[in-house]
Amino acid sequence: MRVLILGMGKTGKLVAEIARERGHSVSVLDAKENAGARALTPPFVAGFDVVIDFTTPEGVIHNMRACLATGAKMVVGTTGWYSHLADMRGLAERKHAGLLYGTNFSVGVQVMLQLAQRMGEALKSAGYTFSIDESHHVGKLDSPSGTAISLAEAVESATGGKVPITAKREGDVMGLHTLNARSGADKLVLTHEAFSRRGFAEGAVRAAEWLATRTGCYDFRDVFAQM
Ligand SMILES: NC(=O)c1ccc[n+]([C@@H]2O[C@H](COP(=O)([O-])OP(=O)(O)OC[C@H]3O[C@@H](n4cnc5c(N)ncnc54)[C@H](O)[C@@H]3O)[C@@H](O)[C@H]2O)c1
Ligand SMILES: O=C(O)C1=N[C@H](C(=O)O)CCC1
Repeated sequence: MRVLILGMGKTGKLVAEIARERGHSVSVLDAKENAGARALTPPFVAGFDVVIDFTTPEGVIHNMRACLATGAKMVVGTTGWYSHLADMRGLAERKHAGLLYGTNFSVGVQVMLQLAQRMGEALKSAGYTFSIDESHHVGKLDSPSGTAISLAEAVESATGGKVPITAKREGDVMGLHTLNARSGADKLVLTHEAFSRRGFAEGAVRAAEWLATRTGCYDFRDVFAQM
């Protein structure tokens, strides 16, 4: 595949490395070549089978508008833009484009989301209260993390109650998420800790391979089992 990667930061660099390892032809753009999505002209975007975005909550909106308007296939790993989801979904559908977004592309977190929903279902009538703690590096722009929001949604879909999230920013933490369920008698804790960004990057490249033959709008958590 011809892959265009937007964002050469901590995660985008690793996505480029893994896409090359998996035999893809890779081009990259960072902020200095693509401010306001200025590089993403229709003829340029048409030269790629799939675009992968790991940029910023603001930059990704310009990038999605430019790419999806051309009918391109786009994997979005960037978080913090979900108030625009309905608009972006509508654009992808009108243009017969492909949009696959995910708050966390690691297999471990995908399984944690399933377990979170199961915890909600199993404990909802037993008097447990739920809470989420997340910690990330100090450079992270969005808070709470996209993963924490997905975890809260998974529990809330089962219990119908709101799940509070506490977010911390410290050092170079690559992603630490804990779901707590507490009753008067005991506590059940589910934790995921990322030791490297490789799990995110591999998931994003596999997502791009999956999307390359499809159109439509997909959340990674609904389709990752097919990859
Ligand atoms: N879904 C996941 O699994 C997952 C995993 C890791 C990170 N993320 C998300 O990915 C995003 C990036 O994270 P990071 O840690 O790599 O950030 P980072 O700050 O290290 O990198 C972001 C890069 O994007 C570049 N950029 C900004 N605007 C751009 C534009 N218009 N075009 C091209 N490049 C542009 C910046 O110059 C920077 O190099 C964040 O939103 C983060 O939450 C998601
Ligand atoms: O480093 C980040 O930024 C991460 N962001 C995602 C999120 O917001 O959940 C996934 C984990 C790493």
